[in-house]
Amino acid sequence: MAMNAEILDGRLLFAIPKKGRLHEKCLSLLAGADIQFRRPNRLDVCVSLNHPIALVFLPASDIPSFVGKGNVDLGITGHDVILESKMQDLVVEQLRLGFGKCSLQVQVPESSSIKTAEDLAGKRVVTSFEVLAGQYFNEIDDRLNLKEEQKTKIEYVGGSVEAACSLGLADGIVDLVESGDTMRAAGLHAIATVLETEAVLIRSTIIKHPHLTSLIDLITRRISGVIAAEKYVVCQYNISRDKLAAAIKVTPGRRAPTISPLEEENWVGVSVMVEKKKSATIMDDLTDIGASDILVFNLDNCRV
Ligand SMILES: Nc1ncnc2c1ncn2[C@@H]1O[C@H](COP(=O)(O)OP(=O)(O)OP(=O)(O)O)[C@@H](O)[C@H]1O
Ligand SMILES: O=P(O)(O)OC[C@H]1O[C@H](OP(=O)(O)OP(=O)(O)O)[C@H](O)[C@@H]1O
Repeated sequence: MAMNAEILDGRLLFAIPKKGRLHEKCLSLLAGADIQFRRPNRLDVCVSLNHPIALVFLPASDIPSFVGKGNVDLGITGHDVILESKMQDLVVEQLRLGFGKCSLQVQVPESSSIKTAEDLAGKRVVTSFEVLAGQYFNEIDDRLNLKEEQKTKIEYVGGSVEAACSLGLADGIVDLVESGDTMRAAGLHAIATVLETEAVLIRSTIIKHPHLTSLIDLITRRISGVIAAEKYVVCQYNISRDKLAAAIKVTPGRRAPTISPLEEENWVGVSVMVEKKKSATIMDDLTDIGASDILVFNLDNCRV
């Protein structure tokens, strides 16, 4: 069924990467924020069932310009993509999302005599990030006083950047690195970092529909709650009062721990938020201090 343009009237348009590394995580954020939708026949525009929102599924690389020009109101994409499309002055980064984390790095063959970005300056660099790589090497070329014909030659490719050196097309590349598996498999190693990036929630600086501002704030708060719920767990334990000060040092909480007296004299129950990635170490430390009945709970959602 085709979508009528009128169905979108008055709705907040929210751009989501239609495929690639950020897609799945964005869908789970929408679910966590209770933005319900049905996407029939892989349509790229669909309306939310429970909010005045329409979701627009776009390539991650197009989202900054759609948001920057005010064609959509809100979007999720990579910080790197915003800079690469030169849209940083036309979008507001509302929230860092904590996924899609990787680095844009200068890489050369492990066997190469090139050891620094300065060594690579003036040679051939292949990348999908021609703007960011261009700015990075321009600055080095200028610093080294390279003449026009000596300057670094940046060439764009759309993908499989890591193959460029072994094909003899480049002396180095600029590409994203997360685990480093792609880089190592291609016999490359990193010699410099251009940028650290992660997924971000962005909104347009062009407010076409002022009535949507409060909805943008609501979505931002909900998504921020989903992210915090993934980052934190609740830790609950019992401890005798004489050991409480030591235990609180280990679990100070975001603001302060909740401490409740137990029926047993001199004992208290403590409830506190801790970072999920630190929870095992914190449980070890609490056991050493003398805490008992240490429980850890996942959070479904939160507002903190
Ligand atoms: N290995 C990775 N780890 C974490 N985040 C990544 C990784 N690769 C890319 N990203 C992030 O996801 C964004 C989109 O990259 P992705 O490769 O999914 O692009 P895409 O638009 O789907 O293009 P295509 O699938 O056509 O290559 C990147 O700009 C970056 O912010
Ligand atoms: O350090 P790693 O964990 O190996 O990740 C890095 C790789 O991930 C991205 O590509 P992706 O796999 O998304 O495919 P693409 O080359 O089609 O963009 C990026 O372009 C690297 O090739």
